[in-house]
Amino acid sequence: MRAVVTAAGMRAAEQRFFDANPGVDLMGRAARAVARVAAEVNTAGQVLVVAGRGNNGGDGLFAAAILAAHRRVLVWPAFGRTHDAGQAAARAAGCQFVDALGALEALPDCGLVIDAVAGLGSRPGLPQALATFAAACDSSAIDVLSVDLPSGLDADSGAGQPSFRATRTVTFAALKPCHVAQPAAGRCGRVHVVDIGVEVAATQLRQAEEADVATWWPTPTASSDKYARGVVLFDTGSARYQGAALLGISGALHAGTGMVRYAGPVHSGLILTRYPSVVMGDGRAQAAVLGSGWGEDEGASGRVSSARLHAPVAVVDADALYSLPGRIDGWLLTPHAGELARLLGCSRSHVESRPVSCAREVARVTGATVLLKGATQYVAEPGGRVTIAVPGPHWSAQAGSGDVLAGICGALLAAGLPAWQAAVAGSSVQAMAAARNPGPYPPDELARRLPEVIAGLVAAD
Ligand SMILES: NC(=O)C1=CN([C@@H]2O[C@H](COP(=O)(O)OP(=O)(O)OC[C@H]3O[C@@H](n4cnc5c(N)ncnc54)[C@H](O)[C@@H]3O)[C@@H](O)[C@H]2O)[C@@H](O)CC1
Ligand SMILES: [K+]
Repeated sequence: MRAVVTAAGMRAAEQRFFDANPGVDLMGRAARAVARVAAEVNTAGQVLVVAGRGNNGGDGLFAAAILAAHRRVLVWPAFGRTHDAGQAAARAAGCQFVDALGALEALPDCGLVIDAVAGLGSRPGLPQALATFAAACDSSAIDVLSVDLPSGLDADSGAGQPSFRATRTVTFAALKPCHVAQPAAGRCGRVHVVDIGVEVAATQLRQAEEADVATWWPTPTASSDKYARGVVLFDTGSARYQGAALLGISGALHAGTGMVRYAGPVHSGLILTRYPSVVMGDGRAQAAVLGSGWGEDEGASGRVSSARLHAPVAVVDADALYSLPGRIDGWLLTPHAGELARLLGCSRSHVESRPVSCAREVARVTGATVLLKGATQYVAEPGGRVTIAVPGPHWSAQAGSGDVLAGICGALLAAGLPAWQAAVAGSSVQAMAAARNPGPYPPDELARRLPEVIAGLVAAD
């Protein structure tokens, strides 16, 4: 699990560090890390460092001084004035200083650009000369190494256009929200988190890693039977959306559930032709999956009440989200941004600009865990902790992915995982299946690839 720290949290951690270790040269540590990664990306070519006025510029200038010992380094102080000590070090090391025009002209001869315009202090967007330069970097496909974060992005919200697009980012102590939340995360390239000795406090925002999913994944033992592995009761699908039932069941079976019961309206012939192990009708289960493919079903609250008679917890998806029966501790809600907006009575764009706080709010009010689906998948617990799932490629943004995901989460909930782990592991494993099978595979096909991914995960654990 990797901590994700806000700009304010990082500044507070830095202050604690300086209070305890006065006089330690943190900027020197940061600069050495930048120079080390720069040498990994490009071993010998000419480097161009774009330096801003603040400490981010300072990191870039000291890194420039280190790199200048072995190669030609150009420095563009983008605002004329820059970090004084850093500038002196870069000059003493023989860096050549250029202006905006000189930087653009030198670009074709460079092997690497270091973006040290702004980091924690970055405001959204770039002034014209920098925007032109960042666009030139994009179109020439040159490697860009951003110090702390791509300048022009806001560290916390990830907002910001235009901004640099990095192939690598070197950040310090911990990830910041812009490194993990799409679309900003897509502008960071590969992110290196470097230990510079600053300890961050425990955070309420984290990002899960594959190793976490491997640790949590429920694997059968010699004493496991179908009931111990978990029984999932599905009431999904409708006459109009029959496929939703098949997709959810596919997710649960390929995630390794012990047994599936199906109590929805889709004809048994259709279900059993595809999945002959399904037991038709209701009965006792450890978890239910509700709502996928219901459409605007008049009987939604009746269907939710009926499932409660058979299963202590449920995954609530799609239209069932609007028929929640009061507080539902231990349950899992799986809305996308539009559905969460309807639950909160706000606009979709409001949710998209504040995904963490919106997901937290619904979790707090309902007592359930909320998996907010989208390009970044947030899992908010009623106590306020938010975990971001392992990210995946964008191929899986298609109809039916959510139905499969509800089924995977149902299997994990039935196996006894707490709702937040079921949500993080379920959405992560689906992303991992998409990452290991790049291309436009439909959601049912990706569901069939889950067993390989899970086998690899548990073997590696
Ligand atoms: N906080 C920490 O623990 C550490 C911070 N360090 C560095 O210090 C940085 C923070 O330094 P500062 O607080 O001085 O802030 P920054 O240097 O990140 O940004 C402030 C400066 O950038 C300008 N600026 C902001 N947004 C801009 C934009 N979009 N386009 C152009 N210019 C923009 C501002 O006018 C200001 O001059 C970190 O990002 C990191 O690189 C490191 O040296 C070591 C440790
Ligand atoms: K930067």
